[in-house]
Amino acid sequence: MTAVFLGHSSSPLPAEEPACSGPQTVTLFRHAPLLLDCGRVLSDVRVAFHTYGEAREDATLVLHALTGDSAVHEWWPDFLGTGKPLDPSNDYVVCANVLGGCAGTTGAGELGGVPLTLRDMARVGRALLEHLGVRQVRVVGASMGGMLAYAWLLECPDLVERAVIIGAPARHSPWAIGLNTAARSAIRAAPGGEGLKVARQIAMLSYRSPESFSRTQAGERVPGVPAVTSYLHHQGEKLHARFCEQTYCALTAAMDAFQPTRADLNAVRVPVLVVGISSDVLYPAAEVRACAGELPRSEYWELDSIHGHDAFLMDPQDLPERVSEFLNR
Ligand SMILES: CC(=O)SCCNC(=O)CCNC(=O)[C@H](O)C(C)(C)COP(=O)(O)OP(=O)(O)OC[C@H]1O[C@@H](n2cnc3c(N)ncnc32)[C@H](O)[C@@H]1OP(=O)(O)O
Ligand SMILES: N[C@@H](CCO)C(=O)O
Repeated sequence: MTAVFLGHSSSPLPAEEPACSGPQTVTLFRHAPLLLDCGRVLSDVRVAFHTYGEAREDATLVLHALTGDSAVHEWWPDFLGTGKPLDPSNDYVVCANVLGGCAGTTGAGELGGVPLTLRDMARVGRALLEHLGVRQVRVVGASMGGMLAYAWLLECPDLVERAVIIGAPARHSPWAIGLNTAARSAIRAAPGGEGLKVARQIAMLSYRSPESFSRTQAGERVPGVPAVTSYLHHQGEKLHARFCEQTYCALTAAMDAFQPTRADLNAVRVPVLVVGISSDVLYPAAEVRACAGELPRSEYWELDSIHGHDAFLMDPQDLPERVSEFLNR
């Protein structure tokens, strides 16, 4: 595998954060192609990524959620910074937009409907780490990023030293697949944007909780329209403005298809911190905890929040301290 740098722009991070750069873009698999799980081969895979801190051979790899991207400083400020779990002053932090994404990496729209897997995404991540000279990683992922962390544990056991998996099961339940099926049906029924907006509305209902909406979306903002209705419309518009429907279908299908066995998880040899979220209706805490129990060296901790699945972004409370403690052992 050889790589070519395409670009590099300076970071919008605060000046006090050392050596942060991104987004950078590199083309990987120029000579030896990537073999996908579906049997197709891909050459010249573009990967967009951010790095934080001085380059070194051991790093912390952050894996983003479904609609996330590589700009960790934008979406996880509670976790990135001096004294936080991802601390660029004494760690090398790397995050890449996933294969099939729509934030700089070769996207689903360019791949013409080729089915992707989470393990394919991990193989692209491995190639990026090789390019950066990284030989060992601590992996931290939430939501889709947490499922991708499971894929890393299975696909790259030689690279992963320990992992943090937040708000994610090892495999999708019928409930989670059902929600994604409805979202993809909406996209296929109304391609061009309207379906994606409905998909986001469905998803937002699974990312929050009844109590969260009772607290934040009671009453009306617009006369005659329930607040939650205008909220869901607004969230649909926001996603439509920044995301791509082919990516939505490809990534949700990859999550749905990821079904590692208990034996697969039993073979994982490294320590893993698994975090459930008490009010998560998408991935109920009990389900997340049961998956953790299939890992021989896991420990489970629960974030007690009313805000549902998105609490890892909106209401992390003492989760950053917990993750720091685990990563620095
Ligand atoms: C590990 C990872 O990779 S996670 C990936 C991170 N993901 C991202 O960064 C992208 C996805 N982003 C998100 O999911 C969200 O930004 C979150 C979860 C971080 C927070 O969601 P937000 O939309 O910022 O917050 P919230 O749900 O409170 O909604 C606020 C917005 O809704 C609007 N709003 C709130 N209530 C209403 C209402 N009743 N009617 C209309 N609009 C409303 C607000 O005015 C605000 O609008 P704005 O964003 O245009 O300013
Ligand atoms: N709200 C996050 C979490 C979804 O898993 C996102 O949109 O990516």
